[in-house]
Amino acid sequence: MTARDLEAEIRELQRRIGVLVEEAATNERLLRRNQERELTLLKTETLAQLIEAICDGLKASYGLEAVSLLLVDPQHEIRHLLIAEQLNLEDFPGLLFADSLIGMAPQFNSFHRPWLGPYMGCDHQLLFSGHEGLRSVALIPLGRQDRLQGSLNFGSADEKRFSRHLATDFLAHLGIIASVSIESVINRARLVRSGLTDYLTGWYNRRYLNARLKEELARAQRQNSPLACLLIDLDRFKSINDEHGHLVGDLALREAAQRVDSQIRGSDAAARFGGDEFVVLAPEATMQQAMVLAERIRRAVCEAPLIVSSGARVDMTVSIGVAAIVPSRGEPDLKLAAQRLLAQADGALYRAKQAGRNRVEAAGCAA
Ligand SMILES: Nc1nc2c(ncn2[C@@H]2O[C@H](COP(=O)(O)OP(=O)(O)OP(=O)(O)O)[C@@H](O)[C@H]2O)c(=O)[nH]1
Repeated sequence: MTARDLEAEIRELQRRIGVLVEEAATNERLLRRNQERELTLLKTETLAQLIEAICDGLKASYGLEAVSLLLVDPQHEIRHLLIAEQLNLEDFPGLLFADSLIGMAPQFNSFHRPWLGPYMGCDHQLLFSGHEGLRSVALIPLGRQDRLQGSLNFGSADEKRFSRHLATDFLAHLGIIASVSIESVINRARLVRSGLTDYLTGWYNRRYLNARLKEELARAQRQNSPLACLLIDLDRFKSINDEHGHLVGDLALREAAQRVDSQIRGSDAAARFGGDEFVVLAPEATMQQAMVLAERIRRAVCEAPLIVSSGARVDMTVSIGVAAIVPSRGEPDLKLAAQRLLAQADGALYRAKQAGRNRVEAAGCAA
């Protein structure tokens, strides 16, 4: 080999090394960016943040035309948790729910690894509704320990972006990270909610009611609208416990809660305030409207006895104190206004009890 040949070979080797170094640097950059995206998902604390990070964040950072997140939610639990977080589901068109993955796309019939391939309207339109011009898709299973909790779906206008022969390891890894993040924020949301709900009736508890009352007062103040408060107490509940036992007492509490619930609107807030005491907040209800509602509730509770499995018949009645307020714009302390509203309802409840129970009494309107 001549010296010139040797020099040419060295130059060629140097060129190849240069290409390899550049590839390694590009891979490292990509790896670092992927790690950053995955960390963003893992760091989210609420369901709302996570859904935004997935649906909007991944779409922007991967430069995709569409991203959807399909969650299996047969008991509607995730939806309830999201609503409890005050999230408006309509703000996230990419967020989809189903009782099962089957039927949502044929690829889900046997779904253990990410599926990459051409977009087909007949197969994938449920996952990307409202998106046009998609040419290729990646469907990534979400779930751990053989339990599918949903799928993360990427849609691209580039037909080569997701093709069948591409490696799927990176997407499978992203799926695992997304699954862990989803599980973690759902558990966190469950914990928060369990601190705000009553185990016996499933209703919100006093802590939640106090927070909600302040929010509703602030809203009523902004809109210059009334807010009514109904304080509902079972009559002679102690004697139900004494006569039939504590378990039947629990059943009566649950039944009474359901009968109250059947009379109120979705925008009303209801909570178990204490032992046999419930509160209903009715936004935008005047005293007159609240009295009509309270009378409906009173009748619904007493109209039929509760028949328990032993055949025993438990008659239930409630007394209700009603108060309403239109918080003035000048009202500086909504905490005080909340206390005043509850105290007025409590005063009216006391009068209902004194007057013989199974009746509704109104407090004087507060300014
Ligand atoms: N079974 C059951 N009983 C409860 C629960 N929480 C509180 N109680 C009972 O509910 C009863 C409430 O009694 P009070 O509200 O003081 O009085 P009352 O017998 O309802 O009579 P009035 O309110 O004056 O009509 C008490 O005996 C409590 O022990 C519960 O979760 N389950």
